[in-house]
Amino acid sequence: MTVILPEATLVVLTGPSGSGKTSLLRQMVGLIPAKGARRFLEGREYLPSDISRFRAEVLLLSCGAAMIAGTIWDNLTFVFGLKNRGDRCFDESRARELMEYLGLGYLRWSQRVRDLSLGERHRLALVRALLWDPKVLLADEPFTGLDPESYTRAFKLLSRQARRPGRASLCVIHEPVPKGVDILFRLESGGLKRIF
Ligand SMILES: Nc1ncnc2c1ncn2[C@@H]1O[C@H](COP(=O)(O)OP(=O)(O)OP(=O)(O)O)[C@@H](O)[C@H]1O
Repeated sequence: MTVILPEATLVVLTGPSGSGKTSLLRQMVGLIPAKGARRFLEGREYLPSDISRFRAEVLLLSCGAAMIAGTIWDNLTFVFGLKNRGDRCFDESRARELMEYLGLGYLRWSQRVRDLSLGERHRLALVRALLWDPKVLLADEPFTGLDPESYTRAFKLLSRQARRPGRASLCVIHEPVPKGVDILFRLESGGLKRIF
């Protein structure tokens, strides 16, 4: 199976529960083995020995919004301190702006993430991913637990990010798929099928 994400494109992957959407995303970033898998970004091949650099540019936003123990501040900033992550810097005013836009303006940096609701955690994880600004954002059901207003806003942010030059996004969403998607794939027992 070959998955190609064209630049400045929002690609959505849908399919029945258990069809393998999450597994596919995890294989793409090498979190689960995929025999013979080859990974290319902007024409360059990333070998398994260089997987951490690949993951810095092809970021997986996991379903369930994986967070580290600690505060909101810890969760937003820790990735910027990791090795092999390029020269990105944490932008606090942009973080505040995104939090406000996603309806999280009432939260304080010092609040513990363990006290947040699932919907708040999902929005926080999206803020973190957007601050990181990866070349490719793989988002696994990023809107789970969001109310309609938050869903619309989160989808708008994700679409905007995906369509920037030099960027792209592959987003797993359960049907119905919202309007404004560039490419839609469906994964089912017969394999990966392009719907449009
Ligand atoms: N760690 C694992 N070990 C064993 N089997 C797994 C593991 N993770 C997933 N599976 C199995 O692989 C299949 C595909 O799971 P996957 O989570 O990729 O599906 P999905 O399409 O993302 O489902 P959903 O829409 O319910 O999230 C399922 O049958 C699942 O039980």
